[in-house]
Amino acid sequence: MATRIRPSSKRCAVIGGSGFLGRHLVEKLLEKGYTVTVFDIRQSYELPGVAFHVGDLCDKQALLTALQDVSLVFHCASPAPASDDRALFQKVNVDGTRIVIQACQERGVQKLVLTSSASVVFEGTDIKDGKEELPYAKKPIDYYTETKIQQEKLVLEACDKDKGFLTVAIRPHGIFGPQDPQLVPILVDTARRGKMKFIIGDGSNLVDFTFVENVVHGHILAAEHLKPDSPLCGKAYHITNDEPVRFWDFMSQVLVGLGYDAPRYHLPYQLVYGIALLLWLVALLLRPLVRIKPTFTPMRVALAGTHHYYSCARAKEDMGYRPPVSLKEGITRTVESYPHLRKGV
Ligand SMILES: NC(=O)C1=CN([C@@H]2O[C@H](COP(=O)(O)OP(=O)(O)OC[C@H]3O[C@@H](n4cnc5c(N)ncnc54)[C@H](O)[C@@H]3O)[C@@H](O)[C@H]2O)C=CC1
Ligand SMILES: CC(C)=CCC[C@@H](C)[C@H]1CC[C@H]2C3=C(CC[C@]12C)[C@@]1(C)CCC(=O)C[C@@H]1CC3
Repeated sequence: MATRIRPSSKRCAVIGGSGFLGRHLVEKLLEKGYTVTVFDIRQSYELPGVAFHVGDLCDKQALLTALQDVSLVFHCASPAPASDDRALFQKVNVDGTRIVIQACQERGVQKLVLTSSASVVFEGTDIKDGKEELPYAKKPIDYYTETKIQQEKLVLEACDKDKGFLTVAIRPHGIFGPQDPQLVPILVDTARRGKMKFIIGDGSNLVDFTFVENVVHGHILAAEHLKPDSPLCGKAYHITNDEPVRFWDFMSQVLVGLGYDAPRYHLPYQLVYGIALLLWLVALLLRPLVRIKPTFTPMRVALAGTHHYYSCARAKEDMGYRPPVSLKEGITRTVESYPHLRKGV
């Protein structure tokens, strides 16, 4: 009788593996002896031993080809939040994730680890030491977050021990580190345009910024602890640096590290939020004629002026998570990785 040979548990695929988090994840997986396939709409680098499949995750056939003999899938693909394209978020994060789940099931993949986001519970008001039990945001702060909620629900609901298909979601927050195309570049661009002089609110709001290697560590731990009898099945986990920091202290440390001045003057939060809302409405009304991308969106102002930090106690308890890299070390390594963004260069 022919027996079906299960693919090795060290054969994995990273969907979105050409991105910032994806690439760090691929490098660590290789270091740990995994065989890695990358599936992405673009190929942003080459690495010996990594098979690249360039394709759209909405294309089931392309996914089925890439997932042949794969037993573990990391899904960390998403359009960038800044794209603000509702139809694209719906197509990739929701419809596309349904296709990822189907393709995994058809290919006999045993484990699916989704990169979700801690923002799925954030509504623009303070969250202090937020636990995973917090309800999903009823009024998500943007379309990106709205579709990340639907995506997470789809993946967690697909967990089926009887069918041997296990799923888990990792919720990182404020990922930073070398090669990040968003956080440091946005910050430096804002500073170079002379707009980083102001602190929104009193500057005491605490947030999580999480070093990318810690986020990677959380993903791999989750994959390795995801077993039919483990508590991880169908659950979401916050992965943070476990060191909440004042949003404006973090910004200042990165800016000063790169030779720019730290912001000094305070502006009332409600005033800035109101202006950002007005600008957003104007941009929306003018969209048929001209596409304006304001720096100060309501979402960014909310992120910059409120508390939003999360407890990672559940990840500590269920998978022995501890952040390997401290915030101080993470900031130093990040600043050193951007010599071209230093002031005057
Ligand atoms: N960067 C952050 O601070 C946070 C990120 N996340 C999540 O982490 C994940 C990774 O984020 P980053 O690495 O920062 O983003 P990124 O933009 O650097 O990487 C995303 C990758 O997905 C790929 N992709 C997009 N659409 C695709 C499609 N239709 N088919 C195949 N590939 C596609 C992109 O080409 C890109 O390489 C995302 O799911 C994001 O929602 C969650 C919380 C915080
Ligand atoms: C903790 C967390 C979820 C961070 C997310 C990363 C980005 C949303 C931030 C990275 C750079 C930030 C930034 C601002 C808002 C939030 C970010 C885009 C401002 C636009 C806030 C208002 C300012 O004064 C300028 C800031 C530039 C950097």
